[in-house]
Amino acid sequence: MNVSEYCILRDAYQHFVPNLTIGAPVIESLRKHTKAYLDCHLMVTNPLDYVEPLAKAGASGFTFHVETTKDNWKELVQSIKSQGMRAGVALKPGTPIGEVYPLVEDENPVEMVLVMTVEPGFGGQKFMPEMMDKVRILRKKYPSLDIEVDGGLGPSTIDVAASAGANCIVAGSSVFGAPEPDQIISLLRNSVEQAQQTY
Ligand SMILES: O=C(CO)[C@@H](O)[C@H](O)COP(=O)(O)O
Repeated sequence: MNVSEYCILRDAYQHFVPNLTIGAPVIESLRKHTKAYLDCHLMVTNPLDYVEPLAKAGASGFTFHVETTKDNWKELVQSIKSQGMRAGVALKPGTPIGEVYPLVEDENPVEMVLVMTVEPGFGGQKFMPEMMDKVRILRKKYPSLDIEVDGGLGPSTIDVAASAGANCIVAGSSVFGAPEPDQIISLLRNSVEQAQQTY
């Protein structure tokens, strides 16, 4: 994925994590004003229920948690793609990386893996550098896979994430808390683009 075309939209519902943020109506409203890639991370226990509403609302990517889909992920991935969205799978810090291999190696694979670098649920948490082992393993195993990181990303943590192999960056506090958000976005983007030349 070309990072310059990439835009993030976080999407959490009140199941898998305790707080509630953005739902399909917000995506529908945004879609009227942008052609940007709207990347939706479903922190829910029942992701299949949200595929159709999010697709209709104009979501571009649909990322579910591997911890919620022990036996129905094939049906879920099929449903996401058939509704015209890209499929991604996320994993919490305590979940072993091997849990996502079957989803990446399937004949109908997910197109992105989201490595959580904080416990999902809240912005403003501290980046967990030990999660970079997961990113390095994924990048080595799957050179062209989109690998996303989420949690505590900003100027002080981007280089370690980018050099480990992350190419999709979720950044909340560092961007929205900055006096000049566009400068932070450029810094994050430049770090990823430079690191991409090394792998
Ligand atoms: O949603 C979560 C965790 O579930 C956050 O990680 C945000 O998506 C990013 O926020 P910052 O960590 O950048 O403040």
